Amino acid sequence: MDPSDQKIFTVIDYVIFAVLLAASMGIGLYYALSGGRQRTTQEFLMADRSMGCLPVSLSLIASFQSAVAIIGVPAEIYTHGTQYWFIGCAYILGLLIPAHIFIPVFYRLRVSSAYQYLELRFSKAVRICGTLTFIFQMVIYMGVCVYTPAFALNAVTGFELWGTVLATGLVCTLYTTLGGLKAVIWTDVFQTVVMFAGQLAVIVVGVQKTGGVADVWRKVWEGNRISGLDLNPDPTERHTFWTLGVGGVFLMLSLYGVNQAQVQRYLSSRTEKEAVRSCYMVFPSLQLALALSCVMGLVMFARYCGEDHSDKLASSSRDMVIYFVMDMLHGLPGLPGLFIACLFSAALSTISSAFNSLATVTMEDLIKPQYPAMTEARATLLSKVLAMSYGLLCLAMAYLTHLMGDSVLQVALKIFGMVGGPILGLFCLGMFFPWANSIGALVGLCVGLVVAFWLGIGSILTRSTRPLPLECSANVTIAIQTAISLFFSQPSGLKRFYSLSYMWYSGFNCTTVILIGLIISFLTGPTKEEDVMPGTLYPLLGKLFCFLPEHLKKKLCCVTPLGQTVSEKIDLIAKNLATVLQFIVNTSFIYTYLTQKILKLITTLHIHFKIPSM
Ligand SMILES: CC(C)(CO)[C@@H](O)C(=O)NCCC(=O)O
Ligand code: NA
Repeated sequence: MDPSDQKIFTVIDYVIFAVLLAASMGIGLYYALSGGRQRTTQEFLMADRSMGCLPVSLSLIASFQSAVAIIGVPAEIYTHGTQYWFIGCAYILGLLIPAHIFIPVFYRLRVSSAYQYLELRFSKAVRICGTLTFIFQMVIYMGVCVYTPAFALNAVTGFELWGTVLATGLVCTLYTTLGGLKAVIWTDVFQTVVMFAGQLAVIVVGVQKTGGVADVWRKVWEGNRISGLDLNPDPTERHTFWTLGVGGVFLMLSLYGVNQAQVQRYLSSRTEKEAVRSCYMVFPSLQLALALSCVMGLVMFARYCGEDHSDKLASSSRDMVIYFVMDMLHGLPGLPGLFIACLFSAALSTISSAFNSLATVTMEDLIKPQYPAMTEARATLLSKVLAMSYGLLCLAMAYLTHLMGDSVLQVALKIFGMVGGPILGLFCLGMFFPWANSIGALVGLCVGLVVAFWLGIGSILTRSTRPLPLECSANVTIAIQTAISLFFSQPSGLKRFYSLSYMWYSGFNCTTVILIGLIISFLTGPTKEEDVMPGTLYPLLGKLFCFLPEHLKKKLCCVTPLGQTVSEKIDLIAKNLATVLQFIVNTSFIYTYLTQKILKLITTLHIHFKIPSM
């Protein structure tokens, strides 16, 4: 039964993988040759600001759902039970807040990049620091995204490692460079569907091979894999309701509220309403994505509970997921290929968003302000060159991820919370606190990043006992390592600080930036509300303290609304309520329908396969 003993991949599997790459290329070519043929930066970077809500919402999911999540979530559920599933609670506020606070502010300012906001609100220096921080974060993230699936697949099945990395990296670079944001969004739509199909195939076949839904349920129940709500308030507990449901909101805000990849999609929408609607539509699909990966982990547990697989090729729980998938799907021609297509769809859709958003911020925030007289044709050409360069840089980053070894994957994911949190803090400081000035923002961001890295590196060094796998110049490495460990091996107080759950990173780092930013702003002379550019503030404090008397409210907090009259506001609230209701009805309908279909399919398959084998 060991999938490594036999040929898992048939010609048809390779064909399916090739079709995925070819179809993505085709979409890129189509948008290179149709419409305005990508001759303006408005089209190349902003999709002509003409997108509808359906493609935008699917693209929003695809941006931050990479193979890291497709492999990582089932592994997490397999080893630690379903507690992680409660992150679904964070999706509610994590999407409502972007829809009703961040989208209106960005959309009405008609910015092209989220960082343009920082210059309007603070100063050019804050904008550049924000941009550089974002570039740092995304460049590391894209290397991990392209390397992870190739590495895991190679470890278990021997699927060519560097060939896959090169093929995905180059194909993605090509269609992103040729077709611009329109191609990125429409390939995301296609790739999201493939992603769901691949996971569904594993679940359906897995349930069938494990003995049916009832059997799976009995095994995971007896194996204690169904976790109840853990209300332990300890912030060092990795996954509890608080870390996932509250800390997760900050993670979601840093991804769906202020990350350029997502902000760019909101801004590419036809209207503001369409952008808000697409954000709402992320909710059911993201829940579905989470449910699929969690159920996959449960089926995997039902399959292997009690069995010892440490002798097999699967050395880590991540490899175990791939092992499980191949164990389920081999002998069913086409399905292993579908799962590989699923993994690489997840990776492609994430790195294409990274290339395009990186090209946008580099162009809009770093180059255009220096050369305001640049012609449109030249700016577009330069944007394409930038998208391509980031694509090639991604390959280099994949190689760097490889050099640093397996444990660095975890490090890279932590950097996500370590860098995303301070950026979120910077935007919150600007939008919600009228007194914040640009010195406060700069110092806040720097202190926030330093504390974030101190915490992140401290936690990695105090937790992992394995030395860093660097072979060259061993003496120097050991000396540096000893010095670092001496610096970080402090008594229990700091140890406790280092063991803060990684789910709190975004929230903690965001709060540091806001607090330091406010303290410095008050020390250096707070900004007066009337000096702040109109439209850059959101009256959060005014709304939170709505019970205070009017004059106190005016004095304490910004209460200027985003240029709306009362009747317009009531109108908007009513419309939003209608949209919410509509989506709740639609979603429950779709869920019921899908559940029925899936159960029916499973039952049919079950009868179909079970009878002959008895
Ligand atoms: C965005 C969430 C938290 C949504 O569940 C998840 O997809 C995630 O942690 N994504 C980041 C890791 C990745 O998939 O690349
Ligand atoms: Na993705």
